[in-house]
Amino acid sequence: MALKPVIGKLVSKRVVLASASPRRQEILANVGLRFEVVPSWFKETLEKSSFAVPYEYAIETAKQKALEVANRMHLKHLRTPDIVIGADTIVTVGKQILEKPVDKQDAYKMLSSLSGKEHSVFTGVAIVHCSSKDNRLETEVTDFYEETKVKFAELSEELLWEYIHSGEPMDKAGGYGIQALGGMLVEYVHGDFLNVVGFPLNHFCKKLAELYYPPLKHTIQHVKHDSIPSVETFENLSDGESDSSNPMQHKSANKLERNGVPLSGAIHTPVNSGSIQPVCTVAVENQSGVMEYPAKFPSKIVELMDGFRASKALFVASKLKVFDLLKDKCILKPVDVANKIEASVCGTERLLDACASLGLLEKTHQGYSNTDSANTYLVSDREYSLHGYIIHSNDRLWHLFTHLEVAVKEGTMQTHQAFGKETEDLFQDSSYHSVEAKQRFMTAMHSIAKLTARDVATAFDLSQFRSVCDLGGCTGVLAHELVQKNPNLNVTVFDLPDVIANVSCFQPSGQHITPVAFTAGDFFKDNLPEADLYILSLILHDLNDEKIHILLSKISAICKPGSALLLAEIVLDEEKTHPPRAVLQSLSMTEGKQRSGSEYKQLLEKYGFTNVQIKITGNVLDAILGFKKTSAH
Ligand SMILES: C[S@@+](CC[C@H](N)C(=O)[O-])C[C@H]1O[C@@H](n2cnc3c(N)ncnc32)[C@H](O)[C@@H]1O
Repeated sequence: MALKPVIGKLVSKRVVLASASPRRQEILANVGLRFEVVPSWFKETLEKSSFAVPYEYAIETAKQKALEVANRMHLKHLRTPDIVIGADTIVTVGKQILEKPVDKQDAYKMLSSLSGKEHSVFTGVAIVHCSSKDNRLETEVTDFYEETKVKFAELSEELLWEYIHSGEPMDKAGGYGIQALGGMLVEYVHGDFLNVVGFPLNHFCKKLAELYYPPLKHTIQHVKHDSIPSVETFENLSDGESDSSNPMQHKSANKLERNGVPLSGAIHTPVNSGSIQPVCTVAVENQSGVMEYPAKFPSKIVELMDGFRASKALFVASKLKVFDLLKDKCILKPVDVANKIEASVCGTERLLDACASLGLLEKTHQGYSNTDSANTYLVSDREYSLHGYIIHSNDRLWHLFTHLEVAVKEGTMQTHQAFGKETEDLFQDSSYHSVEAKQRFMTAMHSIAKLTARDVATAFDLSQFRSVCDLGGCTGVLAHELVQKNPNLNVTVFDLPDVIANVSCFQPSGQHITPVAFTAGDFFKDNLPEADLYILSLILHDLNDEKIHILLSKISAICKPGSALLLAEIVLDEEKTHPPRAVLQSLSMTEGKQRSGSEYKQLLEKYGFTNVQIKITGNVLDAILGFKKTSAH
């Protein structure tokens, strides 16, 4: 069986499924996985509103379920499993997250909200690898989610109650089971069916393959799969090309090829016949009678070539507030959008189509509307909106990057060339910068921080600290996240006077918000507020060695033994080629540089910080924590 080698990697391991769901057990048992079932005691009570998007809730719940079982087995049963698998399935309709109904009335409410509508089923999965070191449990978590869209037929009251009285809805997310009677309610399913049943097997196997079969780079041709590919092709899925949207690769057959040559010698036949042709590496005889294989389609390169068009389409649609117009399920025709944004109808229609092709808008015969992710991240007044950073990218970074060639040739930054007399330092030389430019920069920092602050704030246990000073903390997003997670902390944001003067409009409102203090000053020149934990988030990578020396010497001098410094930066791998976002950012940097984990460790140690710990969060920013040496060191 094709899946065996992937599943076979787990044969010698103690695998535990942290779920009582008989459906999940059946799905995994059916593919030959041998595992023990230890249902998790983790209560599904995470605060849903604290997650930006519903699948994050499902992933976090899956992770907590698996970690609870791993810990319990390690501590109570003194048996450390090798792998614990956790999963959580939720149904979302509109903004509502539906889990299992508590009673028949609840089931009725859920099912009637699904009647006649399309909804999403998300399953979050966590694969926790466990080991025991000095009797301590060490875990490494890999997680992912899968989304399937399901549409229900219009359900009559009679049908609804008949189904509820069957008892089937009670232990199922969303109040139905698609594999049994509930299947009769369903008009269509887009995506992985097993995901709706409770476990996304295909995605799970791909993840296992990524974990256990390192990709063979550059040698294997990638093809897009419609359903579970043969196991060899699982090896290749981590390469970006397999995700290509190249239409030529759609719905192609899935046999392994090396250097464009089908290993089996077979010519591919499409799985789904249709007008789109698969990328068949068909040998062609040349004039000398030698079989030649045409070069494979360079989808990754083509994607990069076209990337600037996609970015600019996103920037312009954001700048013209297209996503604001289409928020909250508003559906508009091009002419209505054109009128509202005061643009030509033909230009607007092209822009809307471009956004639809990029997955930012949905297009139906009624008009255009936002996708879920546009509603969450592109509408300008949403909590996790990236609008501010997109405008910053359009108005500032884009211009800077048009001077990249000169920057590379001369080895200098091109801020002056791109922005005339302006200096790079927006807040230091007030006369060159408008209030608007400063506000734009703060909005950009604020929007990125909203997405990164939680991971930074929870990267380490900070309960030993009493006072924190976030140096260059801007609008205070990280500060608020810290007090929310550690209510006993006194947190001060220290930033330049022009920034502090403008922070009020960025502050969260509500009765239960613990206050954060804001202090104006220059961290190079002024005395720093006293604290037992200092934070530098997105500061060091922008500074040259001399400025870093001034700042870190100052922090080191004020830190008492036992106090600490927390850096939040993107940590490069040791070869400095990953993650690409950081490497590309270097191209537009002024005088600073991005660093690897060992470089940050060395830097902190040089200024008297020891026991340096690095946490790669998997989000945009990573965290590095070092403690001021005690005199014994
Ligand atoms: C790149 S932003 C990072 C903002 C925030 N820490 C974050 O992670 O989102 C740099 C911040 O450092 C502040 N800053 C720059 N020079 C400063 C100085 N000399 N003294 C205090 N703050 C400064 C800027 O005003 C800005 O808010």
